[in-house]
Amino acid sequence: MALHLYDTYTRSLRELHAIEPGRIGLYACGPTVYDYAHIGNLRNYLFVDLLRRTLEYSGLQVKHVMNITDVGHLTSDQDTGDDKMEKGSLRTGKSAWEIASEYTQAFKQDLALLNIQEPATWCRATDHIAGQIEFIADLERMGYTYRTGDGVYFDTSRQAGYGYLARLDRAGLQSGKRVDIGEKKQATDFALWKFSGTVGVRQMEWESPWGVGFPGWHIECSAMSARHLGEYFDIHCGGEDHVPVHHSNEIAQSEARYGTRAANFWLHGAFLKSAGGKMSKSGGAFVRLQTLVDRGIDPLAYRYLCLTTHYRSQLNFSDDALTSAANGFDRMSVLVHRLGAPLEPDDGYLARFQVELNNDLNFPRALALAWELLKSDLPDGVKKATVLNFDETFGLRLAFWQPAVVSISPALTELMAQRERARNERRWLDADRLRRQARELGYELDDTPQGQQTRRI
Ligand SMILES: Nc1ncnc2c1ncn2[C@@H]1O[C@H](COP(=O)(O)OP(=O)(O)OP(=O)(O)O)[C@@H](O)[C@H]1O
Ligand SMILES: [Zn+2]
Repeated sequence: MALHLYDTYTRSLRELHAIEPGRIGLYACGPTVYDYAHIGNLRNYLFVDLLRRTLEYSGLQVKHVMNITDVGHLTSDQDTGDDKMEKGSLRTGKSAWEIASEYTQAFKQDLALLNIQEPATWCRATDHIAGQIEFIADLERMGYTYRTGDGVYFDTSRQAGYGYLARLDRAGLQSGKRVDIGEKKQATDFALWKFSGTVGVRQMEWESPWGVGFPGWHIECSAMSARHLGEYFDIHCGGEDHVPVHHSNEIAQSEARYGTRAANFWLHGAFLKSAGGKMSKSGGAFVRLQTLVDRGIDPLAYRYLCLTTHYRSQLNFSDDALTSAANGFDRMSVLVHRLGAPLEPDDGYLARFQVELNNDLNFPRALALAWELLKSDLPDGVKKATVLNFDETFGLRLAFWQPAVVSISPALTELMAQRERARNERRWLDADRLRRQARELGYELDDTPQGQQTRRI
């Protein structure tokens, strides 16, 4: 079976045929840089990375484009509420431009820690304002827009197929509407351009044919994907929350302007959930990658955890799940390390591996296959070459693992220093308490003639 991917648009598993033979244009909706990313956001980019690695592993050349949303993403999908960037600026006391730059850097660091390959092209919404204005002007010329007191809106009643991606019940939405839609004609209509005056003093605003203001979030992605990948490209990705609004609206814009649904395939990654539901910045549980690093967890253990669940299934995040992934990752790294020098990979395993990837990126099964391989009777050098081949897509850096490399977080280092002092001062109760705290971080502290040694639990 050739590479098949689940396309949300058709709700089916379809064989991927590159529009231009051998090349794939891939657009992934990027982060809104008003805060740090949480590990739920990062799960989405891990999914995109696994997709890209699979495409490249299958011999395709990928042009990977990711945007940075640094303006226009409002707190409500109804086009009301604040711009998340302006709100982030208030929260931090820094300018919207400063936080955009800082959180973009932090995001890129997270990607690096997770061994996620950077896109070939990064594009910032604020660098593409002219293209967005042109897009809106075209939509206006074609009769798809109307103005209200607070902006220019897309008139979804102009498209019979609006919302097909989400199989939206438009009539139901309209008649059952409880939300105040203000001056919008339909609940599903969405802002293309918002006027500054209606939302107080803004830091990010531009002149336009309709007045000073800023673009809507959906037009950003349509304008940037078309600019960098063309009017119709191969794959568009995002999180599952993008289906009913953001991506439905991107498709509406592209259909209106170009007569295409923007991308041949629409792929969506499922949520990471925590005890309280979807992990989110506004919700209670907001776990950053740095939070894990501070607990002494290798970021690649989180990558391993994400490999254990298919990208279209929700993943429940818990300490237990993370610990068992960290153990699995450790065991695999050690085993692979001990295999010595690689020989030639085993063709049978390579073929079975490709079957799993081709089946809509079935990484949980591909990982299980790696374990089967490691436990098999094949010669060590063959196992090593085969598993390192698999790791081109896993991205676990198995070839680089070294026993000496135990990354000790600042929190653990501080705890060990305190315990060293407590022991020197013969405060045994304190020393025991600090050892218990180290266990909570996932480490056992052993007292040896050379001093304290750490060991993962
Ligand atoms: N809990 C989650 N699990 C997986 N993906 C998520 C989760 N929350 C958001 N995403 C995805 O992360 C990507 C980046 O989203 P963005 O930076 O705009 O954050 P967001 O959607 O505002 O997050 P939040 O809802 O937490 O505020 C999007 O593709 C979004 O679908
Ligand atoms: Zn987008």
